[in-house]
Amino acid sequence: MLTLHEGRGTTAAASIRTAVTVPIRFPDGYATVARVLTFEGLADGREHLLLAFGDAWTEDGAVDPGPSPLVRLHSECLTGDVFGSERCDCGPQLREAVEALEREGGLLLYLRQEGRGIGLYSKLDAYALQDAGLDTYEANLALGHDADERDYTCAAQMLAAVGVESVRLFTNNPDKSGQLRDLGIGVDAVIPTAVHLTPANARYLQAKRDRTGHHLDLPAA
Ligand SMILES: Nc1nc2c(ncn2[C@@H]2O[C@H](COP(=O)(O)OP(=O)(O)OP(=O)(O)O)[C@@H](O)[C@H]2O)c(=O)[nH]1
Ligand SMILES: [Zn+2]
Repeated sequence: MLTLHEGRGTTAAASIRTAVTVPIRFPDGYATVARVLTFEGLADGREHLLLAFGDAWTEDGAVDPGPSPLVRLHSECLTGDVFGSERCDCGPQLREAVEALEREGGLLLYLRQEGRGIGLYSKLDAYALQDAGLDTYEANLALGHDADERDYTCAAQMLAAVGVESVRLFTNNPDKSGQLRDLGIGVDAVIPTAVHLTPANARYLQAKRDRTGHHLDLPAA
């Protein structure tokens, strides 16, 4: 069993609380089915979810993703994931990730870290500051938050709970792979998501590329 590194968070193991099968259909008609797990003992006590797709789970419902599965750590974004907001790229990334995970057999960790960990209301306060000219990170700081308050200790606990010790990570965000490695989860490959550019999220994506080193191949401004 993986021993989580000291430092960022708990070394305590989390355990699976429930596992249920959920058929899924996106607004564009893409349909699939997921095995959805909840946990006991997560470091922050929040209701994070693990969804297994494709051959990452078996007929009898066991989640058995095999060595180095494709994994997406997706931070909750109500505006993007649910309402299709074009101010960010979360909604299309979620849709893209589910299709890739279904194809390859992999795990989506849906992390209750709305607003890069600052919460929904504060994210919308940050949007208002961005409308006044601040970038997505400056706005967090102006509100008295860190630029990014996310800690992925719970993600490492969830992966360990299903026996995963190393992953291929579907992300453009170098902090995600860095934190997982610090927590003792191997990252064998980083697979970038597509660039989901809209007129409303161009500044946001540029800020992620320029300030936090996101792997985003954007057209010249
Ligand atoms: N505070 C704040 N949070 C934002 C803003 N735009 C998006 N978010 C949040 O940022 C997070 C985006 O998470 P992810 O989809 O994992 O994006 P990411 O951290 O860029 O990493 P990858 O998508 O894996 O490349 C969600 O929690 C969103 O709610 C913003 O302008 N301000
Ligand atoms: Zn978003």
